[in-house]
Amino acid sequence: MQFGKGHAIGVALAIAAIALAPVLVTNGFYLKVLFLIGVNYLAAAGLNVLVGHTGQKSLGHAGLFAVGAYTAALLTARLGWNPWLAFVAAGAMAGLFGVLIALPALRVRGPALAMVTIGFGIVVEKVVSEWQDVFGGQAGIYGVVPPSIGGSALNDSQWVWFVGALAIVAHLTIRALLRGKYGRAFMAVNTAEVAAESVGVSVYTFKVLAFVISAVTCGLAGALIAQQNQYINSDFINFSLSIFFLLIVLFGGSSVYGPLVGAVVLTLLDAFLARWPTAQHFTYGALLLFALYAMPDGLSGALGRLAKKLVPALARKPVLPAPTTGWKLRAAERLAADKPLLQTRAVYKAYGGVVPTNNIDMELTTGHIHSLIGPNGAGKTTLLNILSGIVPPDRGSIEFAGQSIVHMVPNRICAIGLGRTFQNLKLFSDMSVLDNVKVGLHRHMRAGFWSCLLGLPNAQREERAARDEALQILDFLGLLDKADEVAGSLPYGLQRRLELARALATHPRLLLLDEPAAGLNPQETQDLIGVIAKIRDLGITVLLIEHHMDLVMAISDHVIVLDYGEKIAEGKPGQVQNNPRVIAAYLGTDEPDEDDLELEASHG
Ligand SMILES: Nc1ncnc2c1ncn2[C@@H]1O[C@H](COP(=O)(O)OP(=O)(O)OP(=O)(O)O)[C@@H](O)[C@H]1O
Repeated sequence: MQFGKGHAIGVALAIAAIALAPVLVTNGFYLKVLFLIGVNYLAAAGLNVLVGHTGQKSLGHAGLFAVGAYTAALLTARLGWNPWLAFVAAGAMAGLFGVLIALPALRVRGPALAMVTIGFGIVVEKVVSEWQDVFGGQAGIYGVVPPSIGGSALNDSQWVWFVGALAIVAHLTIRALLRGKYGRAFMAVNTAEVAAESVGVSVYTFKVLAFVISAVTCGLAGALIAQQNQYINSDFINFSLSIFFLLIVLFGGSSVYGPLVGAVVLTLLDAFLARWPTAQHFTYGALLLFALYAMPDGLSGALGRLAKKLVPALARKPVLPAPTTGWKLRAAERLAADKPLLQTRAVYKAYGGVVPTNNIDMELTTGHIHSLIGPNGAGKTTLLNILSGIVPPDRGSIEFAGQSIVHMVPNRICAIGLGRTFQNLKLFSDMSVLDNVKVGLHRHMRAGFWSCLLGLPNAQREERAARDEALQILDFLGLLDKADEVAGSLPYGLQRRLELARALATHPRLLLLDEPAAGLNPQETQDLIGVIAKIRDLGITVLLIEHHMDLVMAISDHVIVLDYGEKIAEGKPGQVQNNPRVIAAYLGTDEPDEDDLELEASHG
């Protein structure tokens, strides 16, 4: 586990506070409030991974809290399980339900996802209140067994220590997870799902994982409540509890400290307002609106900005080390030149009456720069989307590096060496330039979930190696001095180059570039020619879509021309340029003249 100096001091202070609080505070009510802060923190810390980092808003986590609470209750009160074991089983059972709720959530997003999670919460609430034989309804389950030490059940002070220890463990592990490749992948899924897939991050896996993490911590929170009260009934499980958990996360902010700030403030407020339930609901609603409109990065974000203003040293960015060597592909990833790399046969895609890809046969050769040109709407981007797995073709075959990639998901296609950029930029714009490139390296990082969660040395070593390689790639593309900046704040031309850097980080054998010169000024376009040639010299095959004919003619070894979804010509740039069908397609006439072709094409 990696500790910065400031963080280590913070953790030490938190441990001291948790150790001392039950000694200094003896009043039962205050001890209960401390316990609840810990419980709410635990639930919110996991929910923050789902909501704050992966961008999946859930309004049904009271249901997962209930799964944990009732699992612990039934296992101890009815089946006589050891209470410690039942506590662990409660987390595991909630994790299983997390998978269950994640599956429909993979198909929907935004408000529809909120509806799915609300539905889940309501179903659980109904089950525990109506199925009285098992869950006891409003009468509830008595005799839930609390964990014990040396034969006696935990007392109020020990409960605070126990939940405090769990909170520290949750903080350290979730922080370790979010600071590495898992955290970047969650954020990538949050910002641009298609881009995340195209650089090798499985959106499916990371959404399910985020649901499971949030479910486990919410389930453990439920078990703590049931075991501490030694009782649970259906009144605990209601829609307000789901709102309360979500509010802690949104109000606290998505930083790792957000759930702590949110849990402390809102638990205290909850305890203070307990006497006025109507004021409670009104206050939560008002706070939720306030958090959404006035503090998009929550109270922790606002406090962080204030702290940086007051103590300028906190705002100073760390000095990144220089990359150790120049970047080049690993020898194993270089392919022999002039061999077939990608072949399509009769690839066909129709949208109703529009056929943007009409029986395309195409062959790309290793080490070459191929260009795909054609008038607007000819079907170039659709073909690129088919090759990269974003759009499934209706029929036809595609072989890449000896494997069929038809119906393969984009992250798998990326993993076997097909990288891409997008016509409309799809950067992870809130992340740093360096982190954008590191997301591209995701597939090449081998440390597993538990190594990252526990911050084991292999995960840390790999993280340092990834940083070094990302810096090498940025250096290769002249972006090294921007490594620390937020991607979305770069000038447009540099953002295009960053997307290229991120694609290179996936170690592609074939790189698909969709209009890389769009929006660039003449000097930037000229520089891009040099960059693409440098990429080819690394041994990477390129397929380029471009409207700038100067660029296409200057660097292509082979040009394919599409019109209305059909391949109308291919060959060396000079041959294609003089092909009458190509000239006619660009000008929409039968008697074009070549100067007109240049003009039309470069204005495309
Ligand atoms: N998802 C879709 N649904 C319906 N029609 C689509 C869809 N995607 C593409 N098309 C249609 O397919 C045709 C080809 O579009 P595509 O974007 O592939 O062309 P393009 O050659 O890349 O054009 P441009 O040079 O303007 O980017 C267009 O008529 C477009 O409207």
